[in-house]
Amino acid sequence: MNFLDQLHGAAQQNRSLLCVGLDPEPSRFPAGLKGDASRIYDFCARIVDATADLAIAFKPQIAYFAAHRAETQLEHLIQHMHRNAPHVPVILDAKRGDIGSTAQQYAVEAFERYGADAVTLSPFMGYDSVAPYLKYEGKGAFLLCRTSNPGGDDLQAQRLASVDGQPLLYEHVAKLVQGPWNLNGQLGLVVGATYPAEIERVRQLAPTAPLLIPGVGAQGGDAVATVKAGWRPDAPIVVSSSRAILYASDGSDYEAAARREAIRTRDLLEAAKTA
Ligand SMILES: O=C(O)c1cc(=O)[nH]c(=O)n1[C@@H]1O[C@H](COP(=O)(O)O)[C@@H](O)[C@H]1O
Repeated sequence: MNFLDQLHGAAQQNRSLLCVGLDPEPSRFPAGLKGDASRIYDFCARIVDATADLAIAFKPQIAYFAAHRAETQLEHLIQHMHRNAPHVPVILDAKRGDIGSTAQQYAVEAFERYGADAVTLSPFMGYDSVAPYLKYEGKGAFLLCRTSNPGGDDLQAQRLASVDGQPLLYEHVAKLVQGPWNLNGQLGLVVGATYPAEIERVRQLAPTAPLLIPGVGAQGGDAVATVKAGWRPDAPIVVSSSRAILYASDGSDYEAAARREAIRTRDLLEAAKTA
């Protein structure tokens, strides 16, 4: 099954557009685990189990593991996801971008070492930096387009005088992903929930591309506006929240609190489809 089929299957089975982001910070763990980087796997695996019937995808952020020398825990966590939630695809948030020969190594890391179903990438270095990932049949890749942070505008909103119609840089990325770069049919775009107008613009330019949309929850993005701007019955969106779910409680009830917050967000997103 390719990545888009996996997304479609999880969306149907879990009736969900919600992606659960795994950004583990040991300093924010509940008592008993707090400050202990050797317990990253334990903390995250419990969140996975508490939300496996609620998520369209899981998105571990690689820096939160690598910073604590916890790459082996990340390998085990992704194995745990595939074992305990085989219907939920795993997007490795790595935001890689490098020349082809190095990108080839990053692709091995994402898809062979970690066994991810999809990866986030920066398009800044151009098509040859993306191509090695597309050789992995059925694997997905989301290219940064209009990111959720305020500084995203610094480059992404620059006008490209040399391109037909003089689009903004992020608009050009959207067109490339909808068209010439999408060789394996598994490319998507990252657009921040903090910028619904830009989500709508990206959806116009890339009517069928899957959109990974972080920024609801801790960053304050508008979940309802996000769905209205980006969701179409034939074009998936994957709306990601990390801290608001992971740290819904800092007590021993953290799994139950994470589940409650995931249900709340999942239901909000589902209701917005028909609002
Ligand atoms: O690619 C991403 O996932 C991403 C893109 C973007 O534009 N903004 C963004 O916040 N992210 C990631 O999404 C997660 C957001 O976390 P929360 O703000 O805690 O929900 C972090 O892991 C970010 O690295």
